[in-house]
Amino acid sequence: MKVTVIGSGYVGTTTAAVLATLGHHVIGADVDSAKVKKLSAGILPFVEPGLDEMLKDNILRGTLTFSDQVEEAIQASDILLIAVGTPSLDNGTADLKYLRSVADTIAASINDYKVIVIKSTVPIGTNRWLSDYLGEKVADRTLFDVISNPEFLREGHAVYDTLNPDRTVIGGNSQDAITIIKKLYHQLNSKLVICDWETAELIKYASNAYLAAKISFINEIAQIADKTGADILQIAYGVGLDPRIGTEFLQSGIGYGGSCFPKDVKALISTADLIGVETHILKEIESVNESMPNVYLAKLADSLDKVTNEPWTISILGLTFKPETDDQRESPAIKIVNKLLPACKEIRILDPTIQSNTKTPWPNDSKIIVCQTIEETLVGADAAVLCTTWDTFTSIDWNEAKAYMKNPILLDGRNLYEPNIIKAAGITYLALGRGNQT
Ligand SMILES: NC(=O)c1ccc[n+]([C@@H]2O[C@H](COP(=O)([O-])OP(=O)(O)OC[C@H]3O[C@@H](n4cnc5c(N)ncnc54)[C@H](O)[C@@H]3O)[C@@H](O)[C@H]2O)c1
Ligand SMILES: O=c1ccn([C@@H]2O[C@H](COP(=O)(O)OP(=O)(O)O[C@H]3O[C@H](CO)[C@@H](O)[C@H](O)[C@H]3O)[C@@H](O)[C@H]2O)c(=O)[nH]1
Repeated sequence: MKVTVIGSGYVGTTTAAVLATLGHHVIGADVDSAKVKKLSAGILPFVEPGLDEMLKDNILRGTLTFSDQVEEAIQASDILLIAVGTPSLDNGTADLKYLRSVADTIAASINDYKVIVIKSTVPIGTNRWLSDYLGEKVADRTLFDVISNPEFLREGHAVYDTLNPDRTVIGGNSQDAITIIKKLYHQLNSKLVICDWETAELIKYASNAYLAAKISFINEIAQIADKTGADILQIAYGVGLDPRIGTEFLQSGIGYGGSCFPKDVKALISTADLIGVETHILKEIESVNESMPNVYLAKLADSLDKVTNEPWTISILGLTFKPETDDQRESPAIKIVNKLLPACKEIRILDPTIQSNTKTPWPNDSKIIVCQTIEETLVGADAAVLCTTWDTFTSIDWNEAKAYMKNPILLDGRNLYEPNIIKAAGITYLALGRGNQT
């Protein structure tokens, strides 16, 4: 089938490469010409394991091309998958300006029948809006159908998730268009949920909100564990063994980040506000998450106040919102650095995806030192803060690493380390809810 994927970000590029691998003829269309140039040369402009090989293979086979001529790319295909960003506006609602712009481009260029699929995460009512909007703009209403097909991939596992989806949600009001999209994905063998637009849209938001709820829930329990000497890792394991609960998404820590959970929980709250539904749980998911950096930093400040009166030097291990991605959007590590900056002389950052200050949110701040080795990162540190569970941090020999630090204090924001091992190395181990070990 001929498919144009509009928007070549994390979702669009992964979807385009996977569909090409499945044998479809795919064009990745994006308004960002520099990005298109890189992608056309087989260079991935972001980090996503396994995707670069898949990209190169399909470009060489001739099944995948990229273009910044979005109108031409629209005309060349029968199926248009929209995967542009839907970031948060200041009031928490989703900003649909990129989607509106795509709608105008489609209206201006549509030449024959297209199934127009919204893959981006969009507020309830958006697919209906797109259908109505194009209905007004396109002279022949029979030239298109709109389908909601939300995406559930995780960054860092995007290729695997796209090839092995738990479910494929297809929402729409045209049986013919639904059949076409079922055919597009038929090799994936995933469970199908065929529904209307609004149901598909809400399945996506409810999924993300539920996962975020699990994280905020366990983070609240971790605070209770902390004050009572209980061990949150054993609690999460013990609770999760109930198959009705499940062990996943019960890792406590400095909170969730990324381009999805924070914005999607906010957008769902906004939608509910708009339609007069009072949300209690959704608001608390957010407020617990917002509070987590402070909960951890209070522990750090207590410990540092005992050893120094000087401005601090802090080592930050990991800046991305999770490992295996270069994505820093809404990363809790960034919130932690911003909160630490006023009290610090220096913040030394190590992240495998960052080579210089220009790749951080603080390109001109002389207090921010981007390092390349663990030794360089820990030099003169009053404390180290583990924010992201990159593999490379798992294997740090803290017996050796400690020698570089001024004050051997480690705040473990993700429960990566075994407290006894860190303490045996002569380091003060700080974490939340690690029982009587901290
Ligand atoms: N990142 C994820 O893990 C993930 C997972 C599931 C769903 N989603 C959702 O998918 C959508 C895309 O997310 P992303 O992380 O891939 O975004 P992204 O910011 O990485 O990429 C969006 C791309 O769209 C392009 N674009 C903007 N306007 C355009 C236009 N008018 N025409 C063509 N291209 C245009 C941008 O240049 C950019 O390359 C969002 O709604 C997001 O919530 C993301
Ligand atoms: O037990 C856990 C699990 C995750 N996290 C944090 O939660 C955030 C999000 O993690 P994850 O869900 O793995 O990453 P995303 O790539 O943002 O994927 C989520 O958001 C996507 C965009 O909507 C969805 O498609 C995915 O299904 C959904 O998992 C990260 O900061 C993690 O550190 C925790 O703190 N504890």
